[in-house]
This record gives sequence, C-alpha cells and structure tokens, in this order.
Amino acid sequence: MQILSGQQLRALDEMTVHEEGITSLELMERAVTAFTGSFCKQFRPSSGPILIVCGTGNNGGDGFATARQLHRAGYNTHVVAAEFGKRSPDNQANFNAAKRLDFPFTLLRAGNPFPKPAPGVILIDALLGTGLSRPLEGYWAELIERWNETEDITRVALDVPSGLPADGPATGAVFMADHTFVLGYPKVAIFAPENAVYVGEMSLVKFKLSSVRTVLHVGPEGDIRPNQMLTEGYVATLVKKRGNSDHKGTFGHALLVAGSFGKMGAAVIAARAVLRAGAGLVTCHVPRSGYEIMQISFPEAMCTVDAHWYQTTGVGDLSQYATIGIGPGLGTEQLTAAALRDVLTRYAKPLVIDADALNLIAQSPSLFALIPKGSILTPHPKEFERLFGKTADSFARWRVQGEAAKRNELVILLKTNHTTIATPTGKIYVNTTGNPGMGTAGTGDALTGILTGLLAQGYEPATAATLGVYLHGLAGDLAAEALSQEFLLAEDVVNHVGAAYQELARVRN
Ligand SMILES: NC(=O)C1=CN([C@@H]2O[C@H](COP(=O)(O)OP(=O)(O)OC[C@H]3O[C@@H](n4cnc5c(N)ncnc54)[C@H](O)[C@@H]3O)[C@@H](O)[C@H]2O)[C@@H](O)CC1
Ligand SMILES: Nc1ncnc2c1ncn2[C@@H]1O[C@H](COP(=O)(O)OP(=O)(O)O)[C@@H](O)[C@H]1O
Ligand SMILES: [K+]
Repeated sequence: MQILSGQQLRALDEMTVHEEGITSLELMERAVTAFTGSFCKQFRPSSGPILIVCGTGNNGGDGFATARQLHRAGYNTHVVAAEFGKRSPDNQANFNAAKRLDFPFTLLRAGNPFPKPAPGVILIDALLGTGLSRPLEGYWAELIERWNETEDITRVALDVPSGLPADGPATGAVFMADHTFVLGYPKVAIFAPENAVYVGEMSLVKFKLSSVRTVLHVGPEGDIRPNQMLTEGYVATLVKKRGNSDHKGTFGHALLVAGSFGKMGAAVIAARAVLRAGAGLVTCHVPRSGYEIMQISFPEAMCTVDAHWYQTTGVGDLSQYATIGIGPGLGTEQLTAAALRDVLTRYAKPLVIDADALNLIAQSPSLFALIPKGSILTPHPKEFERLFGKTADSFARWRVQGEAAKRNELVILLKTNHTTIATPTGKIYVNTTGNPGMGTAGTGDALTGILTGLLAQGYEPATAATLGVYLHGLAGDLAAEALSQEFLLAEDVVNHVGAAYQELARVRN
C-alpha cells in the first residue's frame, strides 16, 4: 500500500471531491464514519467516558463529527473545543452541528485552566492533524505534555498524534497516543522508530478515495523515504506455488558461511532458517571446532570444514551454490576478512550479507565495491551506522539507505521495529510485522537464513527481501501469540515460519 505525503493526501482529498462530485464536508463525514466504525469495535460505551479535544482545522472538524456520531451511538461524550485560530469551513460546520447536541461542550482558550481528564477517560486527540505547520508551543504544548503525563487514561490519536509532522522529524511537543487511528493512507512519520512512543498501536482506517495513482506526481519532489507499506494481501501474492514434480534440486542449494568459536549458535539458527524457508539443501561452511556442533544440532545441514580451528579463513568451490548467506557469528578477524574478500571476488550472483560480514566491509570499504549486484544487506542501526556513517534521525537514514541501494544496485535493509527495505529501483518498503519479543539473541540470524533460503529458491532479490522480512516478523508474531513475547527465542521464530506460510496461503485463497 502506498505511503502518502501530506501534500499527496491533500491532493487526494481534492481529487476525490472533484471526481465524485461530493462536498469536502461529505468526505469528512465518510472518513469519520469509517473511523468511528473502527473505534467502536475496540472501545465500547462501557469502556469509559469519551473526551474529544478538537482543534480549528479539519482534524478538529473530524473530532466534532466523531463526537456527534459517538454521542448518537450511546457513548458518554464530552467535547473540548480549542480556540487557537480561525476555523476551517468544514470545522465550523461540524462545530455548529455538535454544539446543537446535548452533551458537555467546553471552549478552551490559551491561558484557561488546563482541563483534567478523570481516571478511566478515553481521550481522543483531534487537535491537529496533517496540517501541522510549525511545532506546538506555549499553552498548547503544555496541555499536550500534561496529558502525556496523566495516568489512568487511554490516549487515542485521530489520524496522527497532534504535533507529529506527517513527513519529517518531530521537534516540539507531541501527543503520546496508546492507539493511533490513521485515516485513509499511512503517513511516513508513523514508521520512524523514534516516533513509536507517540503512535502506540496503529490501525489504518480505510474509506473510499480516488485512486492514489492520480496524486503520485505530487511532491515533495526528490524526496527519498519509504513509499510502500507491506500488507498481508500483497505479500501473500509473492509466494511461489510449488509444482508436484519439483524436488530438492529445484528449490536450490544454499551455502551458509557463518559461525566462529563461541558463536556457533548463530550458524545453527541461520542454517535451520534456510531450510525452514523452503530451500532444498544447505551446506554450512564452519571452522573445525564448529563441525560437530552443526552436525549434531542440525543433521539436515551438510558441512564443509575450514582449515582453521576457530574461524573461517577460506571457502572452497562456490560454483554449485544457488546463493550464499554470509556473516552471522563470523567474527571480524583479519583472516576472515580475507576469506570474505575471496568469496565476494569469486561469486557473481546475489547473496545475503549480514552481521560480521557487514562489520568487515565497514572496516575495509574496498570490499563494498566487490558485492555482487542484487545482493541483500541486512544491517541493524548500529551496523548501518558503521557502513554508512552517522545520521540525525530516521528520515536522514532512509535517504542514505535509498540512495545507497539505487547507486550500488543492492537491496539494503534497515532492521528496526518497522524494518525498511530499499531496492535498486528506488522503492522503499516498510514492514508491518514483528514485535518487541523479537528483541532477543539470534532473530537477525534467523532472518539471514530465511532470506538465503528464498534466494536459493529463485526469488528475485527485492521479492526475497520483502517476503522474507514480512514472513520473519509474522512468524515472530505467531510465536509471541503462542508463547508470549518474554519467552520467545530465535528458534521459536524459525519454528513458526510454517504457520506464517500457512497464514499467507489462507489470505491468498
Ligand atoms: N483523506 C483524509 O484522510 C481526510 C482527512 N481529513 C482530516 O484533515 C486533517 C488535515 O486538516 P487540515 O489541513 O485542516 O490540518 P489540521 O487540522 O492539522 O489543522 C491545521 C490548522 O492548524 C494550524 N496550525 C498548524 N500548526 C499549528 C501549530 N503548531 N499551532 C497552532 N496552530 C497550528 C494551521 O494554521 C491550520 O489552521 C487530517 O489530519 C484529517 O484529520 C478529513 O477531514 C477529510 C478526509
Ligand atoms: N520491537 C520490534 N518489533 C519488530 N521487530 C523487531 C523488534 N525488535 C527486533 N526486531 C527484529 O528482530 C531482528 C533482530 O535482528 P538483529 O538485531 O540482527 O539481532 P541478532 O544480531 O541478535 O540476530 C530484526 O529483524 C528486527 O527487525
Ligand atoms: K490528531
């Protein structure tokens, strides 16, 4: 699904009004009806009294219309109408309509005593939406800060948390929502890891709008940032069907170069993931000390053994492998750097490069130029920084990520709670699966194995990366559902890849 900028969203509203011959007020009512439909599924009239704080723009207009609809649906509703500017016409119309109804309605001007929500209140923030033009300041910033500190209330943001710019870093006060109901299309700021604290749990509220294709030419121009949100429906279409006569030769033979003394677990986790993702065969190249560990832990894997007892110093013939995954637990010794250089020099097909292989490349930048086109790099933010330098925030990081992927014809991941996947064509996907339970040792190794397993099966690199990242997060979600986030181990993620495939098959059929 397309991620739209504030400018594109405004253009889409105008296009919808124009194409359908409706008024912008009717469009607002449509958006709010979709929102209250979604809201009422999660919060019942018995969930608590509703306090809706409305600003003077269209976000506030949505707020007044929400109050009217929730009041009619039997919710105990109270409106606070903030007065900090001139009301937009649709805001004024919904303000007037809400005022005529018999629920508590308070006008709030800068300097008034701060309204204090009672314990148990569900506070709906409709102060500011995508029209934010400067940071929140003074009285209104303080109001937001106070509400952020109020305990025993549930904070719900309508469209975006007030104070959060749709397209750039937040600089002033921002409402900290427990739950954000995003209207129409996702805005990029909600995916920045530093904004997770403001967005909380996200729901996308869908309603009828014109085709996004009509506004893709709208700015900001030259902006490099995530432009596609991965959805289950889309990812499900990426999974290849298996032919009845296919066999382990068809599904590819992957080489995994991973593990060193004390870090053989990374190699075992990744090797399992290669086969669980569906590859036909996996051979693991391991140091001598890792041979028995691998054979006993994972008998399905074959092994080639390095001359060195503790680390990888040289990998043999590469010609038989459909792809290579290199890096998990590899260590960063000089002898291993030489082995990596040798692999990158001799192997021309796309491979998966992770962890210590990325650290080795960061230490010897001349290795970067040797990476075969189409390869998938999987840094987490620290590894990303070592490779590409320091960046101020996610927006700067996304730009560097997108530019590097395009310039070098690589697929570059940035692994976070919303992993982004930059492709050589300039698309940047953002992932929507995964959970904090996956912040546990070895889940990155599992991802490397999954990606290697998909490349081995002949998936194009960008497809392997988008499907692999989504599948990995979905497996983590299903594992957390079954076991709890706290209990989760990397092997649980690998063990739920099957259930994740089944879920994708269900969505597709
Ligand atoms: N397609 C959609 O998604 C739809 C979205 N609508 C709503 O429209 C909203 C956007 O409406 P607007 O463009 O009117 O924007 P806002 O409702 O965010 O408000 C903008 C107003 O606030 C003022 N303002 C901006 N920053 C301020 C600050 N820091 N302090 C004080 N005042 C500030 C502006 O000067 C302007 O008057 C969306 O967030 C959404 O809620 C719906 O009404 C219609 C359909
Ligand atoms: N809060 C979270 N939400 C979603 N995914 C997460 C979260 N925390 C971690 N992950 C995922 O878990 C993986 C961790 O990878 P990495 O940091 O390389 O771990 P390791 O080095 O231990 O294998 C990444 O794919 C990351 O996206
Ligand atoms: K809001």
